[in-house]
Amino acid sequence: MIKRQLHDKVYWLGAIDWDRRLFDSLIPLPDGTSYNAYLVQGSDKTALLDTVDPAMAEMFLAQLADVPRIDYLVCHHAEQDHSGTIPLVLDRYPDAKVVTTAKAKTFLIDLLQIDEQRFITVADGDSLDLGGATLNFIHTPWVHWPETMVTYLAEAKILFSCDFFGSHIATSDLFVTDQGRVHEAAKRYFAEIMMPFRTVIGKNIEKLAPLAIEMIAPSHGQVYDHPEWIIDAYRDWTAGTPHNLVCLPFVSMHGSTRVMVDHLTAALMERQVRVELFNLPVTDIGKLAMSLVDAGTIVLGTPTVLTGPHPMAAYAAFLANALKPKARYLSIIGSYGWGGKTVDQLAAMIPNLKVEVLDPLLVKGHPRQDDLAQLDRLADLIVERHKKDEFRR
Ligand SMILES: Cc1cc2nc3c(=O)[nH]c(=O)nc-3n(C[C@H](O)[C@H](O)[C@H](O)COP(=O)(O)O)c2cc1C
Repeated sequence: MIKRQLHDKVYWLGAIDWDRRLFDSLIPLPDGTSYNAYLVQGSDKTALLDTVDPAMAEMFLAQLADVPRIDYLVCHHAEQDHSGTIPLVLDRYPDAKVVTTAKAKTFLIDLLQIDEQRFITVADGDSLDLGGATLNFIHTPWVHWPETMVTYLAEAKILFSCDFFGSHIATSDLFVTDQGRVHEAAKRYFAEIMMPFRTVIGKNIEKLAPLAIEMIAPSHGQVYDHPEWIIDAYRDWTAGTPHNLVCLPFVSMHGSTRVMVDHLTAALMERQVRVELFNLPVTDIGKLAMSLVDAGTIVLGTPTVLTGPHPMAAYAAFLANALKPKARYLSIIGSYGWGGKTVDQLAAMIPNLKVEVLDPLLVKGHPRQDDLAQLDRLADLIVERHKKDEFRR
C-alpha cells in the first residue's frame, strides 16, 4: 500500500481491511472497512493524524518507511481501531508527541499504557502551526466517545473528522465515487455507532457550521471531496422528522406470530404506510438499526417463551433501547400458549424510548378473525398518529 496524496502536503495512509466482517464483536461489516490515517507535512513540522487497527500495524509502519520525522501524532479518538498502533509509532519516532484532548490522554494511558511524558494536551480551539499548515483542534465530545475531537486544516479547508461522517467500506477509491453506496454505508455507521448520541452530535454539527469545509477526511471509508450532502444527511438523521415508516422486528417459532406480522404489514401497506420487516433469527442487525434511524413507529413481534419474550425479541428491544431512535410510537404483537409476562417484560426493557405504547396484542395460539380485525385497528391507529405528527414519506 502506498501513500496517496489528498492535497498539497496532505497524504492518506492507512489500511484497507477487505476481509473484516465484524466490528466490536457485534456489528456486521458487509463491505469490510478501512482505517485512515493522514500525514500533514508543514515546512517546519510533520504531523501524523491517527493510526490504524493493531492488526494492520505492519502495513502501516511500512508506509512510514520514507517519513524520517514525525513531530506530532494527533489522536482524535482513543478507540483502538485508530489509536492501537500509536505505541509502535512512538517507538519508531522517539521525539514524537501525542497531541490529544485531556480526556483522551487518560484513556490512552489506561488502554495502551502510553508514557505520560509523551503527551501534549490541547484545549478546544487550540491550534498548532506546522509551517504553512495550521491544525485547528475542535472538541466534539460524544462522537461517539466522551473524548472525541476533530482537526481542521485551515489552509486546505480539510476537516479530519475521525469517526464523525465515517463509513465502513473497503474500496480502492480514495474519494467518494458512488454516492448512493456511501450514503447507505454512512447511514449504517450512523445507526450503529452514532444514533445514541444524536442530540449532542447535532450540536457538534452546528459547532462546525462556521468552517469553510471543502473536504471531509474521516478515519473509516472514503474521503468526501463534495461534503455538503453528508453534512445534510447527518442533520436529517440526527434531527429530521421521523418517516411514515413502521420498523417491524419479529420472531416466530411455529408461525402464529408470523401470521400476525404479515397481516399487519398488509394492513399498513393498504393504508399507505411503509413497513420494514426484520425476521430476527436471520436479520442483519445493521439493516435493523438503519430502519430505526427513520421509523416513526416500532412494532415488535414475539411469541411467549418461558414466560417472557423470545430471547431474539428481547435482544431487539435491548438494541432499540440502547440506540435511542427517534420513533414516537411502539406496539407489541405476538402469540402465547398459556400465559406469561411478555408485554410487561418488554416494556420494562425500553426506558430510553420516549414512545407512546399503542394497544399491544398477544393472542392465544393461532390468530383468529377477531384478532386480525384488532390488527386492522392497530394499523388505523398508526395511520392516525403518523398523520397527526406529519411524518414524512
Ligand atoms: C420453548 C418454548 C417455551 C414456551 N414458553 C411459553 C410460556 O412460558 N408461556 C406461554 O404462554 N407459552 C409458551 N410457549 C408457547 C408459545 O408461546 C406458543 O406456542 C405460541 O403460539 C408460539 O408462537 P409462534 O407460532 O409465533 O412461534 C412456549 C413455546 C416454546 C416452544
